[in-house]
Amino acid sequence: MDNSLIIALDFANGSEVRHFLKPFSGRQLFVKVGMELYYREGPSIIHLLKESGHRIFLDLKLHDIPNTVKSAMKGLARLDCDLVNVHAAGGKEMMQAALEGLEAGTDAGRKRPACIAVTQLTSTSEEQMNNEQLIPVSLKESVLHYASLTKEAGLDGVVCSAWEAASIREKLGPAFYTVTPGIRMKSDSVGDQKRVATPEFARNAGVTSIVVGRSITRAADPLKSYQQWLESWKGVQL
Ligand SMILES: O=c1ccn([C@@H]2O[C@H](COP(=O)(O)O)[C@@H](O)[C@H]2O)c(=O)[nH]1
Repeated sequence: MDNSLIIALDFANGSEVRHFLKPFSGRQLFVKVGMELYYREGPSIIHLLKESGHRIFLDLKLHDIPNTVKSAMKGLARLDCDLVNVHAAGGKEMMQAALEGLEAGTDAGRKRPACIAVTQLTSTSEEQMNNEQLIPVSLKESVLHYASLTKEAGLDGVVCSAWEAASIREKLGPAFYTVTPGIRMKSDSVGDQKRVATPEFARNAGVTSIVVGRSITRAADPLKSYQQWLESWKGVQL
């Protein structure tokens, strides 16, 4: 998990994924499968990626009543992904239920997938959070509150922006994962993200892993772009 660069495979279907992955043949990547791809392809896309030896973050952001989340996680555990997630806004009881489901669905002797919780989406600004969610505190306070709740529930870490990662690390310790999307090179377009940061900033903030989607998947040469991203993230010439 530590220092991973996770590629968000936000593609419409499996054949687009296969086309994207062709130049990466022989490399074992850490990839993220989100709603767009999973809702289209279902478990078969996970099997395909696992056959090639890739590590998988299944980013379905579960958010429902505890009983439903528990049962859903029991089913997802059977896919044997490395990382899954929920929304912290679902509450402590729901997060504990997610873990119970994962443990119940993991075969004896195997490690359950790590489970993290989304604090505030990286596409959310403080203004939006105050006015639309009616949360009357700073965005950082809200993220830190959700992160503490997530740790109390026994989960392994959070999804947050790189801007909150150092405070979370300071408060909850370095073993608690901070997985950060919204990462952009200075020249990249920001798109719908609000709380963006460069890979260098994320590294200096002590982030556990970064998630990069469009900057790599929509690049003219995705393999070259991935290598440049790896160098910026690791801070060394590879
Ligand atoms: O707070 C969040 C949680 C998840 N994401 C996901 O990460 C990627 C980011 O893609 P980019 O193209 O690099 O913006 C995407 O799959 C989101 O669903 C997030 O951005 N923020």
